[in-house]
Amino acid sequence: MSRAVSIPALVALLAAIALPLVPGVPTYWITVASYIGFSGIVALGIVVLTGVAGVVSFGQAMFVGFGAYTTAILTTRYGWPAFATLPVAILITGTLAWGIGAITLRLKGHYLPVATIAWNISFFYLTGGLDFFRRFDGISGIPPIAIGDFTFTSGGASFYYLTLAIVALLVVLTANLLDSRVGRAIRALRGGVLAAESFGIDTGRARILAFVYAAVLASISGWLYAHFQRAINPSPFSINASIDYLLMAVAGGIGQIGGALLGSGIVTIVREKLQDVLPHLIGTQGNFEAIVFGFVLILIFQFAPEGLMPYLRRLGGRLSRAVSPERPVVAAPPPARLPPERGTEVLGVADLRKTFGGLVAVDDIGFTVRAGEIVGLIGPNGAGKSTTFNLVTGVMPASAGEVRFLGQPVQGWLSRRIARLGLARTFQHVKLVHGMSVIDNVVIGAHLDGHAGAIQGALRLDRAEEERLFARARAAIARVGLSEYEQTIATELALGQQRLVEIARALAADPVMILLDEPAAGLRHAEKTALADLLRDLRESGIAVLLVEHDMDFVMGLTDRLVVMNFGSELAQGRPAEIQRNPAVLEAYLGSAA
Ligand SMILES: Nc1ncnc2c1ncn2[C@@H]1O[C@H](COP(=O)(O)OP(=O)(O)OP(=O)(O)O)[C@@H](O)[C@H]1O
Repeated sequence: MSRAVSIPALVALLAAIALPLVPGVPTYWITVASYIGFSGIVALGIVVLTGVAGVVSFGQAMFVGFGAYTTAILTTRYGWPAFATLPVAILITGTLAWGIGAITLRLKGHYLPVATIAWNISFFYLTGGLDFFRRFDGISGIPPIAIGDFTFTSGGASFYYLTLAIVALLVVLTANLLDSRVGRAIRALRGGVLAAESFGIDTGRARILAFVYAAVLASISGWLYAHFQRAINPSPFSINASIDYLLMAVAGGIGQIGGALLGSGIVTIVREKLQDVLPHLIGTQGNFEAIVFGFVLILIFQFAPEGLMPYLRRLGGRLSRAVSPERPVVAAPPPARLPPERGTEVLGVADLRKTFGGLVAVDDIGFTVRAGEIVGLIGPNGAGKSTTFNLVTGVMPASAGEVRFLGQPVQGWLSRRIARLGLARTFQHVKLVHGMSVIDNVVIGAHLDGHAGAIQGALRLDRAEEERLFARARAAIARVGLSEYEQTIATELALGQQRLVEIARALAADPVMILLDEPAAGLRHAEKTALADLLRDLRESGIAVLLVEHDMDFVMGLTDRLVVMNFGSELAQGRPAEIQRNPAVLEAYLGSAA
């Protein structure tokens, strides 16, 4: 997420500030601009929730309703001043969203969006059916927002400027949040739960945080809306409105802050125009714009899945790639943890077993890896190497047996808990976060070295910690020889370099041990030599390395010991030279490969 202010954004901001000052500007324009602000706030939340965290919600209008009904009830029934109800609306929405998220976000695939639709429909009929909410008649007589004697009049410049100030504040807070440790945890979700969890990120929590943040933004929009309209009923908080909000975010560019505001502007203005024009064209009244919007949504998905923002950017001539801001280069901090003494057992596996139904994928395997040692796990396809990796890293539970890390039994632990002890890994199929720079990807590895939460991140109180984490990431990138690519989008690099980025990400965790899943796959000869040198260097520094690899030349020249698997069982263990002479291995595996 870029933090540099682009020229089009600056022009848009100045135009927004100047709008009410233009002589003779119709009040209608200012009203429409205020509406763009209200919906832009909701769309901003959708950028974080859907664009960044990848959670599709068709229920954001419900959270707008939470904010609107909270202030409507507190001001009309209990005489609260408008400003006093805002923190309450945020608190109520945040708490309810946390509860709703905790239940709903467990759902996978299309069940999750469907559940958000169900929540929204329930809210619509709840508010429309209960006297407490004044049913479909709604609540009227909502007072205007006022400070002392000054009143922010609906449709006037003062209310518009208040909205603009809130939008600007939320844009800054959102940009800060996304550029923080918590923001990276949310963005890491796009690289896959497996990768994020293996660096200590609680992905469930990151998803809920994104959900709550988007809900709170929607609630603030609802609060503004209620005091603008001065009367509310369930209609503006229906599922139709939720779809409109999603359309806004998608139309603008779902992954970008500017896209939320652009989309909100376009959809709001087009809807206003269509509501005027369509009844004349069709000859009868009705919500025909919903049909047109449905078509538009399909067209956008088909032809501009990234929304209109990228086109505008090209027009504006800036064009920032989605890279992280330049940060002051500070010296790398001392390691978060020191490796244990050379020769100490780091990983101990005993009688490890995994069955899938009737298939014994790992059959009572046992081996150790010591500090300052490179051990290779080899075997033909389907031998059970990846499954062993998954058992050791906590990706799946073992059926039986023991895994010790630094002497501590860790079987049954979640990956993120094992990661805390200093176990880092790479993946057979590279798992980097799309659209993120090399350094932003690598700094995810240092997640556990930081502590800053969402509020510290949004308020930018995390700078010292961020500098430390980035220094760690930068040192790791230098170690794998990719310093010149720090700002390049990681997934645009060649595969060999992407594998090195994964190793850098693992190194940023200051690990005691690294597990590498087929690190040489897809690498050219020179790249393999460089990789082998790097791994020897890691061994020298006392790190324990376990690697699964099919490239026998690479393995034989590099490893200290080999564990050979076949059909889930251990076939042999020993030094590479011994393994190369082992008749059982030659027959089962190397015989055909050598
Ligand atoms: N999640 C799973 N569910 C069911 N069976 C599985 C699962 N994962 C692996 N297996 C089976 O377990 C066996 C071992 O597979 P595994 O992927 O661990 O082998 P491998 O040695 O890593 O192979 P490759 O070198 O091809 O990656 C295979 O027969 C595979 O089909």
